[in-house]
Amino acid sequence: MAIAIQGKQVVKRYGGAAAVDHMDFTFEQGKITALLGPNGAGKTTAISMILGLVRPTSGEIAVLGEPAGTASLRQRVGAMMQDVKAPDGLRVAELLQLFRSYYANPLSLEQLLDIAGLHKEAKKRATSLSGGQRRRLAFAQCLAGNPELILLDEPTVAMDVEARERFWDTIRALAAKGRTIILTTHDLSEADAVADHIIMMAAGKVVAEGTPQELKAKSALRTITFRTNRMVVDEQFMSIPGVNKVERVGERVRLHVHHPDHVLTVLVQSEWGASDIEVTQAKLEDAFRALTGHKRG
Ligand SMILES: Nc1ncnc2c1ncn2[C@@H]1O[C@H](COP(=O)(O)OP(=O)(O)OP(=O)(O)O)[C@@H](O)[C@H]1O
Repeated sequence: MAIAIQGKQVVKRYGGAAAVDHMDFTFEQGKITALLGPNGAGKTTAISMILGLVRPTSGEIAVLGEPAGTASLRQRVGAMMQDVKAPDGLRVAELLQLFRSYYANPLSLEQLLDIAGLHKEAKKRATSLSGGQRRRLAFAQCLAGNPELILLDEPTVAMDVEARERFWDTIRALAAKGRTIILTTHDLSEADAVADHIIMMAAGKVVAEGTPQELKAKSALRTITFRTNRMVVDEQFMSIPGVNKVERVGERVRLHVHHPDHVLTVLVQSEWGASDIEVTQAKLEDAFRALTGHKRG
């Protein structure tokens, strides 16, 4: 495995509070890694330090074999941060040409307009684009220098379904060509679908990492949904070892369980007449909640 980024004992303090707290991290080359965590977990701070926009209070970060933030790295790295404002007055094509001019080996204007899906808007002022179009333009700006490493902070916010699909197709194609992709998102189903590797953060630390499959297995949560032919109160279900939540879904009961085999045995042997039984695997969201103690990304 080739390592694109390595951080050792990285700390960033703002005043007394640590936004990133003794974090060790490794990002593999050619992989799509999603950084997940609740608001304030330290994701943007971690990305900003990798980019050299923010200096760590202590610790070390090596990016593509160089210390983070060197001038030569800027030629090799592309970033799409949150809330990027387009400069006043410039048209879409002019802005992309300006970004191309910063790099030794840029992609062509045609390629960038293709990536953004903004051929028709090439002559429009960048400030007149819609929110989703501006995100697509920011993505093309990020790829202007044909970067080896691509960092994306909540890239798909404001993109419609079609733009998202196109975006992920481009990202997958870039990873297939050996580019390293790091992104943050609050859309856990999206992270589940596209990431090769997930790092979950909470309070400035890594709380879990692995493939989406590994993380879902780690939380070991399943749901069992069924009908009963008699009235059974929640307390009776809660008394089964391994059940940690009871929900009612219309006329059906849904149990959130840790040991489905055991719970199923109890259900089937009970006198409750459980039927129409359905067992589903945990979603990444369940793993996220179990591992970070928060409800949403
Ligand atoms: N420039 C700053 N000055 C002071 N505190 C900051 C600064 N930037 C971030 N913080 C604090 O550091 C912590 C981590 O913030 P950060 O933006 O990295 O979190 P995040 O995981 O990206 O959150 P979100 O999901 O909301 O984008 C927060 O408590 C935030 O208030």
